[in-house]
Amino acid sequence: MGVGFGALLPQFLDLLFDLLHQPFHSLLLLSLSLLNCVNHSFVILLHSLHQGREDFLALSDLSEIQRQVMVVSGMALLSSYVMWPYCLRRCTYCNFNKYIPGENNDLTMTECLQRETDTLLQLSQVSCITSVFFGGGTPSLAPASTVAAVLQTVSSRAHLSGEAEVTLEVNPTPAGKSRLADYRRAGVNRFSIGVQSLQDEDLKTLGRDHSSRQALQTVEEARRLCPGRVSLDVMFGRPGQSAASWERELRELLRVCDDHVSLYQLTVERGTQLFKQVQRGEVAVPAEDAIAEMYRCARRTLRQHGFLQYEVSNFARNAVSHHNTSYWKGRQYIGVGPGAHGRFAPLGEGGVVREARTQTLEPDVWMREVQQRGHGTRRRIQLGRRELLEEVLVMGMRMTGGINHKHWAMFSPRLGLREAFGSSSEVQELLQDGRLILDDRGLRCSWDGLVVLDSMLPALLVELERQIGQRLPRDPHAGQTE
Ligand SMILES: C[S@@+](CC[C@H](N)C(=O)[O-])C[C@H]1O[C@@H](n2cnc3c(N)ncnc32)[C@H](O)[C@@H]1O
Ligand SMILES: C[S@@+](CC[C@H](N)C(=O)[O-])C[C@H]1O[C@@H](n2cnc3c(N)ncnc32)[C@H](O)[C@@H]1O
Ligand code: SF4
Repeated sequence: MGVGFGALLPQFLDLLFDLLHQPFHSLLLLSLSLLNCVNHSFVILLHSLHQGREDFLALSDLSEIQRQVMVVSGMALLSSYVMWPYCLRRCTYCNFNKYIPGENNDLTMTECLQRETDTLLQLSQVSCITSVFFGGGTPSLAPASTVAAVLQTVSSRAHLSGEAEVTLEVNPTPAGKSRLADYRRAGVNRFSIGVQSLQDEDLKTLGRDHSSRQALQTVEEARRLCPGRVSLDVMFGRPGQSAASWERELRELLRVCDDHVSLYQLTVERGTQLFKQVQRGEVAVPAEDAIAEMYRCARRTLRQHGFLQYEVSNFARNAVSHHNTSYWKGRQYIGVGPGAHGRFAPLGEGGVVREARTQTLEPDVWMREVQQRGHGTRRRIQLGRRELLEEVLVMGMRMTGGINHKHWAMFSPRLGLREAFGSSSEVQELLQDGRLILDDRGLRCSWDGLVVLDSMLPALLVELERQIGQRLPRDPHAGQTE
């Protein structure tokens, strides 16, 4: 395991102290865990208690309690992202890692996804998977048997409970729609549908290979198969879009959507066809203030219809995405497949330092590497204390609930939120003008502040770095790359 009892003792005592202030069920779980530890070493138990601590203290329902029993009985939690890197064509705006397939190599790709899942799960020493996300590229081009095979591998290496969220991204073409039932049978229980726009003209400009009618039919079928667990991706700030047409589109969207919507502001990415079109003046995207108005309009409208915004781009009626939330909360995840990224503390070498891992981008090269050495990890960066805290800050502030004190203390036991941010005059200014809130709950953006989060982050990051330098001892793990 590589984690010394001595190193964990202070955290354990700290945790016990916390537990005394928790409701009855936390204490019950602690008792359960101690009974359970006859099968597990005490060190594993402590390590898991530490790793799962935040979840442990935020129990809310029975399935969560079941999950927590896993944690406290020696099983740490982890999410798993699986990348299917192929698309039938390139959308004009997209700079994700995707490839037009040459020959059919579904079988080899499937074997390699299974093999890398196995390797990374083994390395992560984690035994309970809380979510699996099949993303892309276009994972709805993958055979359902691939999805079943990868889930089978996950289950053979770790505990994948019936409660785990298993999402698959779907391009809403007739082919995608026709496979939904097979994916459902393979174990998928949440669909994320790339609707992008409900305007056919815009879908054409964006290079999409489906109509809005096909998108609506796919949404309907997905809702039939996974009621309450269907999410729609829609982009705004599209070429030629006006605030008035966006408002009409939102009303239509609210008529057809399920309980989760992701609204992404279109980014004109370098190297895309859209970027060239905009540069050549063939296409114009709306002005910044028009886009800001579209975002405000969307937030207002969705709120009026019972959607709670829980992150910059995400809105839900009782259906937050567990997988994406685990990214924003700085939890561990493995990234499997070409270009996937992960964050976890691998087995050995001390076992407690989290790494940022990126897999090889190009599918053929990635497959060769997996066949030769079991994984296609191209880059490993040990996240030192500063890098880890920066990630926790940047990701956590995206959530409307922000970062609470307990959550921050899990990563930064010796430098609290108030010490880290309370003394900077720039941060004070943000607090005073109401864009930022630092109170007994923690640090978060106000309703208006969330719109300008990007402009506030530099001040927060500079202050964090300054306080770490001044108040904490030198970090032996600071940013080592391999
Ligand atoms: C990489 S795509 C994969 C999903 C699927 N292939 C699809 O296109 O529907 C994931 C989501 O990212 C969003 N996205 C992709 N490129 C974007 C861009 N340049 N700006 C904003 N959002 C983007 C889209 O909403 C898309 O649904
Ligand atoms: C945040 S996801 C979209 C989630 C979706 N709106 C939902 O609610 O389920 C946007 C894109 O990021 C990509 N992505 C997510 N996790 C990733 C990871 N660990 N490595 C590489 N790409 C990832 C996915 O392929 C996906 O297309
Ligand atoms: S947006 Fe989706 S379908 Fe379009 S190229 Fe990107 S990954 Fe492929």
